[in-house]
Amino acid sequence: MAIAAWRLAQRWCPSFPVVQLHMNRAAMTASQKDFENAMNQVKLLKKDPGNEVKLKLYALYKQATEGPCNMPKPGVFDLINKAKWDAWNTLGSLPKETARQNYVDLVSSLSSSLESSSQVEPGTDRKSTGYETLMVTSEGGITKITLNRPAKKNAINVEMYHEIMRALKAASKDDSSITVLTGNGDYYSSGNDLTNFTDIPPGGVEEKAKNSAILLREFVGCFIDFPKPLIAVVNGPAVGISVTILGLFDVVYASDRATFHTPFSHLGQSPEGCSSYTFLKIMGPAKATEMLVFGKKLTAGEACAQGLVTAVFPDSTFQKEVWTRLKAFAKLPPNAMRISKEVIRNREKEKLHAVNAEECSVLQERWLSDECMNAVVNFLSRKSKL
Ligand SMILES: CCCCC/C=C/CC(=O)SCCNC(=O)CCNC(=O)[C@H](O)C(C)(C)COP(=O)(O)OP(=O)(O)OC[C@H]1O[C@@H](n2cnc3c(N)ncnc32)[C@H](O)[C@@H]1OP(=O)(O)O
Repeated sequence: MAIAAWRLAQRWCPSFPVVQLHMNRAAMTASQKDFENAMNQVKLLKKDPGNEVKLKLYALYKQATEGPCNMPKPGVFDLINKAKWDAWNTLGSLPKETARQNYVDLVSSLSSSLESSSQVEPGTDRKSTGYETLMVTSEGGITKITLNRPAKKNAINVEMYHEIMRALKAASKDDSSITVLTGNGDYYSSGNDLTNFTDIPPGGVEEKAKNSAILLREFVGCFIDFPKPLIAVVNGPAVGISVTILGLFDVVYASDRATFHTPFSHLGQSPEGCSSYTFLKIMGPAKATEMLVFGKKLTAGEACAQGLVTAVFPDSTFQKEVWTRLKAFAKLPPNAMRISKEVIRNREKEKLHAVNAEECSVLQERWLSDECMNAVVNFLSRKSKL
């Protein structure tokens, strides 16, 4: 029955391309040759990347070649060596291979960002091109990632999942202090694009569910591991996964037009984005159950009262008020903010990754259920909306 429903769904959207099998980036590591090439590339950079980036490069180089920092800490007045030591020591027990990969990624993002910045007029946003579903800009210490499928209410299709991960990885290494996620148009996001379920690979629905679980796990993992302050600017209604991952943000600002809706039971699905853990901590089990099990839609005011949202602003002044705050935050010392976030969040990371893995594995089964298939088919055949 479930398979029949999948096939039915596929018939409504036959033009959607077959999903590219997702390659897990974590499985890829840079070779020694890539590493050496990257070291040479650094020497050829036309512009000084700034002290913060140079410290990161230094730390990754030391970690990749010598392993964890075990040098004695320089004295407080030995400023330069202390900054270098701090940068290296921050990497903790990061494996040499990962440090090598991160070094190569950083150099590659640096080469492209410094090249593109030279083409941008002074005073304008530095816009990253190469995104189909997002707008990404970096200016004044703020990297802003805007979900940009307004005609589809910013539903997150497979391409957007990949692009958000790419944008977050780039933002984690660029010279911005804070990162903002927001939506273009009247919605923040309508959550998972339900047509994602219609591209069935040759291995059938089981393979589709497995690939989706891998993608979801990696996607949520990027939010768990994001090292800089991450702020959601929720400009309008938010649904599904765009709501659940808010529990992994550091600050959430909402327009009073925003609503927060996680209709998982209606869709035959179960919670993701670590919400089965974060929402319970944020609002307690009863309120979390109302949202995650019974699909109660919260107004922005209710979400704020329950701690999911940090502050709510009238829609008419939302952008002005929020961006005034964000610009002030972006002027604070970036290293202090990053380290404070680490202190606040790091002890939860392992737990969050475990929760993420468990939620994805439960969802993998749910996606094969009749309840889920029927809900997707009903939406695609326009029999139901939220
Ligand atoms: C890799 C897989 C990971 C999976 C992770 C799992 C996550 C779980 C979730 O996120 S569950 C939430 C899923 N989302 C929904 O169920 C929302 C479905 N959408 C709606 O109910 C409505 O569209 C609406 C209430 C969001 C907005 O209604 P409205 O009447 O204002 O607008 P339209 O319905 O006309 O929408 C405009 C066009 O946008 C398309 N669209 C909107 N949301 C989605 C979506 N989530 N998936 C796919 N398409 C969506 C809608 O179909 C319209 O397109 P059209 O103009 O071509 O008809």
